[in-house]
Amino acid sequence: MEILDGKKVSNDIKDEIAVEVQKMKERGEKVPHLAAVLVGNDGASLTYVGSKVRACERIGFESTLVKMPDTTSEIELLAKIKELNEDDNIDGFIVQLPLPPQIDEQKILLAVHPDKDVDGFHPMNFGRMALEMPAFISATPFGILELLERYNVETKGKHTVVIGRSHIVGRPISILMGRKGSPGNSTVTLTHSHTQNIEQIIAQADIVISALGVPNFLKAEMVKENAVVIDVGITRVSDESNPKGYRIVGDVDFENVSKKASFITPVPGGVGPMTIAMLLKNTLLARERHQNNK
Ligand SMILES: Nc1nc2c(c(=O)[nH]1)N[C@@H](CN(C=O)c1ccc(C(=O)N[C@@H](CCC(=O)O)C(=O)O)cc1)CN2
Repeated sequence: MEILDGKKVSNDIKDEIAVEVQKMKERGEKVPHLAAVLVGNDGASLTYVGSKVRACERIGFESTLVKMPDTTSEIELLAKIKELNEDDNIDGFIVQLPLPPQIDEQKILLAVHPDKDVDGFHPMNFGRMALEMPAFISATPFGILELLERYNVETKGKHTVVIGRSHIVGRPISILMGRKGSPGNSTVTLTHSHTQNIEQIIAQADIVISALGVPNFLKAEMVKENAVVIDVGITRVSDESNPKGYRIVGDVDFENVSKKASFITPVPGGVGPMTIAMLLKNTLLARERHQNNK
């Protein structure tokens, strides 16, 4: 069994991007600038945007963190998005999810200009991705592809079973794994809460991608011998013995599933850190596109 080490690979990617940024500086070009909008005080979201801003500092990107109160109205957030769309200094921006209940997420994602949509959530980018056209691919699925590629995991002709159909992970990764090229060319089954005989389907999978958010859902007896197991779950469970007061638990019973798997991602340290690295990669791409369109 080999661990797909997202922490290590994400650090490698950040180092590679830092080299590109250095070259941009030497050519006298403007460095990439990422903005992140955080509405409210959700603890996990604060951690993630904090990591995004620190990662920008580390690799030499400029960054702007826009914090808005949890009472922010949809109109106020749309006005901020308009401002960021029109700000030539900003190459790409994200609106951290989830949003407070008074804000319609779909309206917000539609308002982000597709050229600045480094999260790849706008239907224009999602559609282009599905049609195998150049697009911003959302960071978590993009990170899964990158991990599979860097560890030379064969996906061609394999049966991939995706568990969970969220717009951020399950649905896009199910499309990406079935696209032409490598990683891809696999036969995909997208399962969800209404899927019948889900255990029989998972048992047939060469590659299982679990994006359910249910701790320890995937047990050893459910997976085929030598399956590739990708765990996208990141649930916080309270833990008094941990200084943070919680620990992160994945969808996969790692201790037992790892004994059967050929490759497996750990949690923490698997897909999560890749999300940040691929967001930075998308921001670099956005900068390069803006530079070339001048
Ligand atoms: N606008 C967006 N919102 C959200 C996204 C996103 O891609 N764009 N994804 C998730 C949250 N997320 C990034 O925003 C994210 C999740 C997890 C990690 C990560 O590194 N996890 C670590 C554990 C970190 C911890 O201690 O909590 C790991 O798995 O090792 C990074 C980013 C939802 N919202």
